[in-house]
Amino acid sequence: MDVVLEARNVTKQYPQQLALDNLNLTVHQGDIYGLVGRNGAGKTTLLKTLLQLIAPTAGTVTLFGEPVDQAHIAMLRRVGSIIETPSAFGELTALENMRYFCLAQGIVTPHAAEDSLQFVGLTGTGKKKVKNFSLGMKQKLGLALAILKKPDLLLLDEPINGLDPIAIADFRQLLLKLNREQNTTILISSHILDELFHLATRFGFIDQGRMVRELTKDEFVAETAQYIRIETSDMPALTRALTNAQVAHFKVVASKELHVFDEKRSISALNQALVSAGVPVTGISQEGQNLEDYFKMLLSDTHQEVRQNA
Ligand SMILES: Nc1ncnc2c1ncn2[C@@H]1O[C@H](COP(=O)(O)OP(=O)(O)OP(=O)(O)O)[C@@H](O)[C@H]1O
Repeated sequence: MDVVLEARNVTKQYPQQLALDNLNLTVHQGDIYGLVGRNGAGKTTLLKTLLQLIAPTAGTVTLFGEPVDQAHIAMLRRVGSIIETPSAFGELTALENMRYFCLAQGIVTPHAAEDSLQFVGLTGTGKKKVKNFSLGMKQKLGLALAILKKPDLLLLDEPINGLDPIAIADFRQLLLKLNREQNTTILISSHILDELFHLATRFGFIDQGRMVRELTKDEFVAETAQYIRIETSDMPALTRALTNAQVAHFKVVASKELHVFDEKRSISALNQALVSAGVPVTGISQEGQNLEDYFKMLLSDTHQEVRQNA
């Protein structure tokens, strides 16, 4: 799969603060890449660096296979972004803003302003000035502005921060539509993993300016999967009973240990079914991690590593 965006050993040293520390990141064509990190982890600094809004102290950024430097700044035309708050003018309406930015960016495609507004569902706002928009509407307008140029890559810094659950779901649907219908590759940051989980196809976890872990959604699901762990002295009887009970997904992991991956089974119902079938169950427990626990586990691992290296 083509690599659209790559950061290699990117470091950003502010006078008092190491904001990015030898950070690596790879975004492939078609990804929705979820960049997850706590407040102050370095997400905004990274996105600004990727967009050449600030210069890294060291390291390289490659966009569409070419190094991003002054000579290749034209490549940034293929990138749309929302960094911090969207840049719309409060005294103008949504359409006036869109037309202004079309002029400013030299976009002459007929109906580009109207089409982008329609895409995000903001056509009915008429004479309402942007300063009177809800946060959800402002974020949608920010997205409409970011996609005006029909970018191949979209970088979004915490765009769902502060939105209510319905506005978050709405925004998520828009991003999925962009990704599926227009094949836009998206990098989106958040400090709330739950918000990105249903959207992203790939994840990067950042902490203290370092990339702690990059993994695909499938790898992530496998690592955090919930399962029921069963111990028995009679494995053939256990597998027979599970098959009879139409439990489709289970895995024998040791001679006396088996894992059941089936979200619909409660541990007590399963235990009762096994006991009724005469299976000698010597232990049964719910295992696996929720998303935030997984995130905390990654962070505590890095903190330990940092302490060991100190
Ligand atoms: N211009 C700057 N000068 C000095 N330090 C800075 C500057 N910008 C960011 N920092 C510091 O760099 C670190 C990373 O900040 P950054 O804003 O990138 O984090 P973040 O993950 O986006 O956080 P948040 O979720 O709170 O927006 C922080 O410690 C911050 O204080």
